[in-house]
Amino acid sequence: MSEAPVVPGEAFASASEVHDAVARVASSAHLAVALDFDGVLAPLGDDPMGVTMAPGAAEALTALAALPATTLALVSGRRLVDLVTLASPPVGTLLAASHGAEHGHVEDSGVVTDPLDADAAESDLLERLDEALTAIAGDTPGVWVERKTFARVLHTRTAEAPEAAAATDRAVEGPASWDGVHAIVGKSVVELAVRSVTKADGVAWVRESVAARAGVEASEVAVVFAGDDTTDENALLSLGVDDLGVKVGHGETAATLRIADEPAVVDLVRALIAARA
Ligand SMILES: O=P(O)(O)OC[C@H]1O[C@H](O[C@H]2O[C@H](CO)[C@@H](O)[C@H](O)[C@H]2O)[C@H](O)[C@@H](O)[C@@H]1O
Repeated sequence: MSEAPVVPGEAFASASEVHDAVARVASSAHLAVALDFDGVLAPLGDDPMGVTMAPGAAEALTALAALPATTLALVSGRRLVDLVTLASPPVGTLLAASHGAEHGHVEDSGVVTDPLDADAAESDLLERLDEALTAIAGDTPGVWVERKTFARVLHTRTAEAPEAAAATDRAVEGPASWDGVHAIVGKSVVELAVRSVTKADGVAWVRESVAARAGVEASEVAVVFAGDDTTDENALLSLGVDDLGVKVGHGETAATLRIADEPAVVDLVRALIAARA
């Protein structure tokens, strides 16, 4: 299932390249379309709970989720509860939140989650991370700490650039290096997690869930995954030759297709619907 990483140029795919890539993967008998949230479905903003999905995204996701043998999944670094609040995912959606540490799905009756809490050792480590990151935030205007189930996140988006860089360095050189801490530096965030879970785990769970429901082998499920940040590269690296990895925006990537932004993601989903219908 491993695909050699490629580093495409920074040029975005042409319409015909997108069409060909979509046509190839859409011919699979079982398809999972796994999408990151921030920077893919919703443009980035200063307030994480103040963002909204791109125009047309909700309608496109609903139409995709209604297709036969086609499963929509959201694979996000967000807490599951926040992801559900912001995305209002349609019935049938699989949810891999906290990078894949939290699982859920949407039924007619609502969202079903597999409730998970940090254990005692993880809670202790989260408390120490909280103290360390709160101290950094307290010294730096515009820097604040987000509290998630298995992580603490230092947000620097609203700080001046030199202060944001200094706060990031302090977090990386300090608590990020502690035993048991798994650090991810993303877009204006330093995420310090107490569980070693990446979006590759989230995508693997999606593939296995779709296969189990369809009664087929996981290898028979093709996956489209789209992401915009460094945290998405583990998932892109985990894809196989029958899958499709999509990079949204600029930056080094293992994806085989690069598109510009959130409206281009909506167009990609519409193209998948057309090819699958
Ligand atoms: O995996 P994702 O769905 O892309 O989530 C990754 C992180 O998203 C959030 O932070 C990012 O979006 C914020 C709102 O636009 C922005 O202010 C921040 O700078 C971005 O890094 C979220 O707050 C994090 O917990 C997620 O891990």
